[in-house]
Amino acid sequence: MGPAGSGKSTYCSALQSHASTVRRRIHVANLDPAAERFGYDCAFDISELVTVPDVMEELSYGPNGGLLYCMEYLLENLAWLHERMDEFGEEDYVLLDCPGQIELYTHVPIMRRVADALQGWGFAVVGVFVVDATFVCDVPKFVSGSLLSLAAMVQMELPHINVLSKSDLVDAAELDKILDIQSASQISLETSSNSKLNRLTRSIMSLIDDFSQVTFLPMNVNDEESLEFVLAHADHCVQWGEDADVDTTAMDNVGEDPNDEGGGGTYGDGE
Ligand SMILES: Nc1nc2c(ncn2[C@@H]2O[C@H](COP(=O)(O)OP(=O)(O)OP(=O)(O)O)[C@@H](O)[C@H]2O)c(=O)[nH]1
Ligand SMILES: [Mg+2]
Repeated sequence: MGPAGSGKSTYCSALQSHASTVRRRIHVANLDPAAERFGYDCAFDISELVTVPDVMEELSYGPNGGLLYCMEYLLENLAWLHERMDEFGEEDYVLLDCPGQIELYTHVPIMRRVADALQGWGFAVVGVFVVDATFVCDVPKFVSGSLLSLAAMVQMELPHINVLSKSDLVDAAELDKILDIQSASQISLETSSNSKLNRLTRSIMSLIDDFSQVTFLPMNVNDEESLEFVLAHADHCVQWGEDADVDTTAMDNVGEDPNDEGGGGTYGDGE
């Protein structure tokens, strides 16, 4: 989830290719009816059901109304989604690349109902909210990014993580500074001479604090360690891998067959 252009699809493709480097498989499916090209291997695509250009042409809607219509159409046809999701196995890990219209997560209950349906079908779901790091690199912007994320958190009622995309485009020291002030008590050190604005900012940050931890995980798509860090947080939220059977064959067979690479847990090497 996340605002338009924040890097949701890039997150999906980066995690899919990162997973393949650690011998793990991540499926990605597209739920954005406006998307036409994907940088990932797409397991299924909402365009099988409905697309924004078709709705715009047939119903004379604009792009935003068209997208809302498509998502409402998806809600009316959840059986399609259920059928497509049912094709995955019990251990499969799936990313759903969602549209970039922020209202879908914060104002209208459309994505909430999609998430509820997924949970009802037995899927463990984590909401990954992607925010562009270049939009949160000063205090007022950080507060507004936090509020956006908080609104999605409250509306979606899912285990939730916030990912700061495009971290490679901002100064690392600046980003660290922003990530370090995720506490209302430190805000006063960071704000300007406008005392009224300072008080407002502090109050909003206290509110965010009270809702407990709107924290952001910086993600650099070019850095495997950073991708692993984000993936580990998402895994933790869905408790992925916790029920995995640990294959101890390799340990049992130590010294018996030097060519046997043995097995690993579901995580693959080094985990
Ligand atoms: N440098 C850099 N560019 C990024 C990163 N993530 C996304 N971009 C660029 O930002 C633009 C938008 O990225 P997308 O992944 O399409 O964003 P999106 O959230 O899926 O966009 P919509 O689906 O249209 O809402 C593209 O040009 C990406 O190449 C990143 O981590 N670093
Ligand atoms: Mg996208």
